[in-house]
Amino acid sequence: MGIVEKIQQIEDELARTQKNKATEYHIGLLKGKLARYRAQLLEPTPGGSSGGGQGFEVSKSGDARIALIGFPSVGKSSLLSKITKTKSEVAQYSFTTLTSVPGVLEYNGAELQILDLPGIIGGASEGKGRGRQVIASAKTADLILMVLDATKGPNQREILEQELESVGIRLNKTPPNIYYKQKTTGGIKVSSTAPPKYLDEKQIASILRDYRVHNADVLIRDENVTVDDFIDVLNAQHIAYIPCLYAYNKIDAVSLEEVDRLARLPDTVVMSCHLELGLDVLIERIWDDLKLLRIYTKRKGEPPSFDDALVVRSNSTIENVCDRIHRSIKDQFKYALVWGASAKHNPQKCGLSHHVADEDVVSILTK
Ligand SMILES: Nc1nc2c(ncn2[C@@H]2O[C@H](COP(=O)(O)OP(=O)(O)OP(=O)(O)O)[C@@H](O)[C@H]2O)c(=O)[nH]1
Ligand SMILES: [K+]
Ligand SMILES: [Mg+2]
Repeated sequence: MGIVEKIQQIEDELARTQKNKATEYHIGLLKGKLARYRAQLLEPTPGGSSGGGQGFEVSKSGDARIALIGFPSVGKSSLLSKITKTKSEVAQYSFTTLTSVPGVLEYNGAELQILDLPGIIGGASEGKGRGRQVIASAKTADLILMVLDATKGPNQREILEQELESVGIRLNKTPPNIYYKQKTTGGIKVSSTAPPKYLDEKQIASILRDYRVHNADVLIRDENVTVDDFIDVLNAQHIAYIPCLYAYNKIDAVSLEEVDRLARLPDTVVMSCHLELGLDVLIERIWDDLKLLRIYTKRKGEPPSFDDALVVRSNSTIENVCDRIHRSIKDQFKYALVWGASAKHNPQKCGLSHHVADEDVVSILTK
């Protein structure tokens, strides 16, 4: 039996099994197996890549990558053509776009790579259409922009969320607060800061047995973690936590009441590529969700370079800023002077580990 069949079998069994106290452990075990097989399905096969396909993978460039994910003909290519200089073919028929088409959006001094992708449908993760390649691209994104058709019902969104979920993409979620370490001796040790409400030691032990792990430390730091969270931690190298922004296109074709309803959904923007409505707000939201930081550098005795920001990721330190300026500057680093939101006083004298904030001004002093 191939992996796809095994996955199908477990999914069928999960669907058949009633959820109650007596089946809880069995369901947890099935979910654990399912995650393992799905991870195998995504492993590159020898002699070929799992997602790639000829000419499909586009190298990452710029400060962040945004993947356009959606059903066919929702307007992904229309959007790319509106917000970047790249033209991607637009047409009424489905599957117009057959490969990934990158465009660049310059915003706040940053270069954002926007990846137009073929449309996907239910079953994409199991290889329907270009599904596997599209999903592999989505997994490399810093932000997923899920493009939806406002004239269609909520189904598309649910189907896409499930497809992404099944390949280990977690949308708008932070990693579960579970410490897990495999060991060579000592058996399974489970501890928690507060007793978990939806998970117990017996269940953890049985899943670990199924994963052939006999020695490990597990520390649960959040009482709300579920068995799915624990399985994610076990499969951590296959799980990607990616922010997602939902963009409903074609609002020119629905009622004002419907536009208003959609606009109130969480993590959602509404737009019309045809009428060029909502595109500015969309771009602002993309920027906010990426949580990129603009750093202005300043040479001694000169004003800061306000028209030429260095763009770094959230949680960056002075060390990351140094790396962006020049590979070798760290070796001569003495200290940094920082003005702005991250500084306790202006300027603050800081070391390499100081965390910078958006629009800080930084002076690097070298030996
Ligand atoms: N009414 C309306 N139609 C739109 C809008 N944006 C795009 N369309 C139309 O929707 C159709 C599909 O647009 P595309 O940009 O090709 O959609 P896509 O998502 O890239 O499609 P695939 O590449 O086939 O997956 C075209 O006929 C567009 O003219 C919009 O804002 N309003
Ligand atoms: K199309
Ligand atoms: Mg397209």
